[in-house]
Parts: sequence; C-alpha cells; structure tokens
Amino acid sequence: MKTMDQNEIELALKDLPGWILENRTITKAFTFTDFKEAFAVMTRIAFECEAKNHHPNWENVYNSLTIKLSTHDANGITRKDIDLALTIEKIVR
Ligand SMILES: C[C@H](O)[C@H](O)[C@H]1CNC2=NC(N)=NC(=O)C2=N1
Repeated sequence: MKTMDQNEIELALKDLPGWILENRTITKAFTFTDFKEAFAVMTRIAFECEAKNHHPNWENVYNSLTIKLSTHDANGITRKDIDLALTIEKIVR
C-alpha cells in the first residue's frame, strides 16, 4: 500500500483528536481508570486488529496506553493506519 505524505497525514489527523505525527508513526497516549480498564480496551482493539490484519506498536503501564501506528511493510503511514486509529477512537469513546 502507498504511503501518505505529510500533507495527507495532517489532513487525516483533523478527524483524530489527540493523534500526532511522530517518528514516522501516528501516536496517541491514553489514560484509563486502572489496569483492568486499560486491558479491557486493549482486548477490544486486539480483536479489531486481527480482523484487519493490521497491528499497533503499543506500551501499557498500569492505566496508561501509548499506541503508535505505522505500516511496517510500507515503511511509513498508510490509509490502514488512519482507519485503525478511527476504529480505536470508536472503541475508546
Ligand atoms: C504477514 C502480515 O500480513 C504482516 O506482517 C502484517 C501484519 N500486521 C501489520 N501491522 C502493521 N502495523 N504493519 C504491517 O505492515 C503489518 N503487516
């Protein structure tokens, strides 16, 4: 899949509050009430990722979750990352 250029990414990020372009990934940090809530959200995200065959790089520390999305095969950001971020927002909201 074709990578997006900086203008295309910034335009797409207008629909993704809190997501920023950082080190060739789109990234957002989430905070939940506790570990149980964070992990419940991660489980729901994981099922969507399997369905899409597109997976996040993420780090969870107790109630915090930092998600970084990029398309490894394409070595950049593609529409798949934007679509997954939009899905994650629906799950978290
Ligand atoms: C073999 C398999 O299709 C690939 O490794 C998939 C799986 N999940 C993936 N996830 C992400 N974020 N980028 C990829 O390039 C990717 N590739």
